Amino acid sequence: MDLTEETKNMSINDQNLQTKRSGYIDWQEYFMATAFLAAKRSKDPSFQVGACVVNRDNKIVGIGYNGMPIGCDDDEFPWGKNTPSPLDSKYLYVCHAEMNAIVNKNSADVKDCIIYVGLFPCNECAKIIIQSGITEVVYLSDKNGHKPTYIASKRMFDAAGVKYWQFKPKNDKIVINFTGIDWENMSPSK
Ligand SMILES: Nc1ccn([C@H]2C[C@H](O)[C@@H](COP(=O)(O)O)O2)c(=O)n1
Ligand SMILES: [Zn+2]
Repeated sequence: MDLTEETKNMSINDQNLQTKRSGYIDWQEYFMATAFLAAKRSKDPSFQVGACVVNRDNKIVGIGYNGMPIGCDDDEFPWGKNTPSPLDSKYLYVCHAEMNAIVNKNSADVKDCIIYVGLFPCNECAKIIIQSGITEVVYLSDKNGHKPTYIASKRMFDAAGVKYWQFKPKNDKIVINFTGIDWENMSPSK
């Protein structure tokens, strides 16, 4: 039996398994989706942000989301915004996603890394990003772009030579379905 004959006798399913799968997510979607997944850990009732730091070999070296510092109980510390005293609002306490992703790094440093983040970094995170050696920022939303805090971030990034650009997703949604794979009937690896 020659090769073409053999191919004819293969099921369509087996034939499909001879070539690379299509429909996989690309690196940028993968890293931004990782940032979005991390955001799901946030306890902030009004805004959940995630960040993912990646090196030039496409290895993830840090992940973070906005949350209270270690030891500051997120049931005890405030989550409000417009409180009479600033001491009773979240702003003086919460660590931003970018800061957490950088300090959570699992590599020696984050020099020349890229940070993927849901929301454009504030001025405080911009300083941390610059000082850590990160050279590229990929963000999804710049909803606060008109505010001085974010204008200051861009001014610092421009001066420090940190590149930033907006991620335009190819997919509106990437669904994770824990029960969506039929493990029993998946083709065994040959
Ligand atoms: N790039 C950013 C921007 C904001 N965050 C965090 C900080 C707060 O938890 C929240 C913003 O609160 P809002 O004033 O929108 O209620 O998002 C961050 O982690 N990274
Ligand atoms: Zn920030």
